[in-house]
Amino acid sequence: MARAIVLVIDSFGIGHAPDAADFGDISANTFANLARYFYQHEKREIKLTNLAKMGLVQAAFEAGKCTFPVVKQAPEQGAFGYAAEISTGKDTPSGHWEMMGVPVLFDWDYFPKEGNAFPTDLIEKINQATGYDGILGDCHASGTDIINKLGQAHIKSGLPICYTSADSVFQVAAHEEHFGLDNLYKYCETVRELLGDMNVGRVIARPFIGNSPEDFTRTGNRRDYSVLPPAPTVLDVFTQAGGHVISVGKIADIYAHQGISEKTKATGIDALVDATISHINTAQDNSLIFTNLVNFDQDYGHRRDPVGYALALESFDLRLPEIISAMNEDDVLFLTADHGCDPTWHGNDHTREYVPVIAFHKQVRSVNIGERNTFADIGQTIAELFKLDKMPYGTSFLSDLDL
Ligand SMILES: O=P(O)(O)O[C@H]1O[C@H](CO)[C@@H](O)[C@H]1O
Ligand SMILES: [Mn+2]
Ligand SMILES: [Mn+2]
Repeated sequence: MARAIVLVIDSFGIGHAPDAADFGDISANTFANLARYFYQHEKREIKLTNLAKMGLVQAAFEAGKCTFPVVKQAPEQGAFGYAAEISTGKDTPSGHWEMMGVPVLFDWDYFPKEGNAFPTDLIEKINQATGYDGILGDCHASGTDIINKLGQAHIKSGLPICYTSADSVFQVAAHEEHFGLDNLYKYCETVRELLGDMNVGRVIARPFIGNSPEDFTRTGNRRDYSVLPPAPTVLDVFTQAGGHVISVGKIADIYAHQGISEKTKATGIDALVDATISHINTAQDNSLIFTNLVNFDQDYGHRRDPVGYALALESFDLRLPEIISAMNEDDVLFLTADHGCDPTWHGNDHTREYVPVIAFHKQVRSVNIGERNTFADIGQTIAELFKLDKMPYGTSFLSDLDL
């Protein structure tokens, strides 16, 4: 029985989605715009030979209805296409849950952009339960900007920095040593409970270290407290049928630990790829190895760093042959993303985009699977691959894979 490997290049959008106007994201295109910026500033085309051989560049040209500077390489092997999202939001849980068969069709609760972000009565309850006198922040912010701005006041006052974004999130930044990591996790767990009926997707612990804005650094000890997906995902169906799901990186957190058999955390793209390869080397048959490469989003997309994003893509591309050579003959590799985060876009939030849908195994030919109406096509394909019951959303493209 085959194994599947799913790699999520977090935030790697490839062209504005059909409903991008509803999000103010017309013309956002993470891949095309970072490639153009890279060409202008670095005076060379971005080189993604292995991804291009799988059809990723061709899929991006079609999704974005444009070409852009990238070293030419025709598709050689792999199914390639692009998918739109039917979930209401362009956040990480929505994108991930939808790709595993459960789109988010309800509206999340979001915190306002003007004035204080968090309701006074909520903060009072949090203060009472945690024993702190108040919070710092209480606004929309970039996570790195706000620790630079308030990090020293936080160290002095001992009060946590609470902030949000265009996503449905309550984020808490605190110093790993002064505030303490366990204390931060406990604080976030309390906030999660006190949010009660509010439909807030995630409470996120954002620990950092350092002494001044010059050296404040966020650590790999981020932790996400997600609400449960609204219905069983293909991960739940698969594990209940005896399958083994291995989470690499923040996958387990994103699915609120539902349908996960085993988890490995790692910090940085190379370490996440290393952990993925080591699981490919050892995972039993009937396993799904599921990796989220958060750094593309967290370190480059939100930080609006197109050159950093491009260089990280190039170095990830160079690791694909290692991943492929670790795969067995009947293993299937899926490459996709959960939303866009165009590093050339205004602000610092995600962008509503098509995501790439690539499926590869050692005998597959090059096949264009075109535009997909929902990320759930991936989950439906996985359901069919593992002979599970059909999921309520998505169309399988397994028959295009010559398996
Ligand atoms: O600016 P940072 O803290 O990285 O926050 C980003 O990370 C959050 C969760 O992915 C998003 O909602 C976005 O605001
Ligand atoms: Mn994401
Ligand atoms: Mn993000």
